Amino acid sequence: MSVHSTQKRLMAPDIAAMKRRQPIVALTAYHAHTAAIADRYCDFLLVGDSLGMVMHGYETTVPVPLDLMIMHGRAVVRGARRALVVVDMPFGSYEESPAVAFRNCAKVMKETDCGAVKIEGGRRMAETIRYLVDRGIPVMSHIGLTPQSVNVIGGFKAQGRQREEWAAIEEDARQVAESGAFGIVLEAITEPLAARITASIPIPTIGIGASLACDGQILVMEDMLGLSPRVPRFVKKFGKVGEVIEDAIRTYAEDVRTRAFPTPEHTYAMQDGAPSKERRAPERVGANTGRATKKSKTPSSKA
Ligand SMILES: Nc1nc(=O)c2c([nH]1)NC[C@@H]1CN(c3ccc(C(=O)N[C@@H](CCC(=O)O)C(=O)O)cc3)CN21
Ligand SMILES: CC(C)C(=O)C(=O)O
Ligand SMILES: [Mg+2]
Repeated sequence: MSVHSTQKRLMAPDIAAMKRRQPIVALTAYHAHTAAIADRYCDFLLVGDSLGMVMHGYETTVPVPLDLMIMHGRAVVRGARRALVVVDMPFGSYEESPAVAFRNCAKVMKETDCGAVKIEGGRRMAETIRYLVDRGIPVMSHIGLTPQSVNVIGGFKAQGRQREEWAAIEEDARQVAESGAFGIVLEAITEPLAARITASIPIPTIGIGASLACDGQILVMEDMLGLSPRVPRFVKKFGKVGEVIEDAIRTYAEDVRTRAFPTPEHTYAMQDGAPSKERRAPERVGANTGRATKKSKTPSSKA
């Protein structure tokens, strides 16, 4: 443990060791301030490539560039101090060969200081996972619905809803675990399949739309906050952040239009304390300290 902090940052093996001991709590995070809040409650934070859709308005995760993952990855690592930060490798940055994957994953780890990366794909990525782990890169796997393959699948569709599909997905899980992945995201699969996989592999399963049978859960933060306008069916909204934001912005707009904002409290005074002749509200003159006030508890006047 560092002499400078009382709490050590979790590492990939700490997450792996939580299997069957305690449920693993995870959320996506894309920026520093939300990462700092989620850090107090989550075991790991995923800088998901879903940020391309949520933050940048892309229709899928396919166009997300590596540099964007690095920018947001840095922000989340700066914001979080206890949680493991896992960065999603974007489409096109790791599939070509183990060597290309290593080069790009190493770049992400060096430039963000994250603790692990995540790559989509089961059996087809087994060799790459082994190659990365052998060279010092902790890898989280992601199987079931793999959104980077949306153009092959034909939509964001749940997987394993037919019994015949199970064997292939179970084999994906077995091989990525065998290859040294420290955890595995199961996305949009049915409960019996998630239960079979969770019981049969030694690494934790993190479900998103994959039932209670998993060792942990993850959601896209904006979805569970109630900020995303449209969400997948597996999302539970734990907040109404969209409404909170809209209320604040509506009130701000009203206050600007009615000239209720800014008040002297939100305005710089002259250093000599000389009162301004023009717009000073009479009841605030006596309260002038000659300094700008940093912060107000009331965000706006009541309409
Ligand atoms: N904001 C957000 N949240 C997510 O969970 C998320 C993203 N974005 N972007 C990347 C992927 C896409 N995800 C999704 C999106 C939709 C469904 C979904 O519920 N699909 C429906 C109908 C799909 C269809 O048939 O076209 C389903 O019943 O499976 C699942 C996962 C999950 N990921
Ligand atoms: C939803 C999680 C698992 C993800 O891959 C993402 O946010 O990109
Ligand atoms: Mg992703």
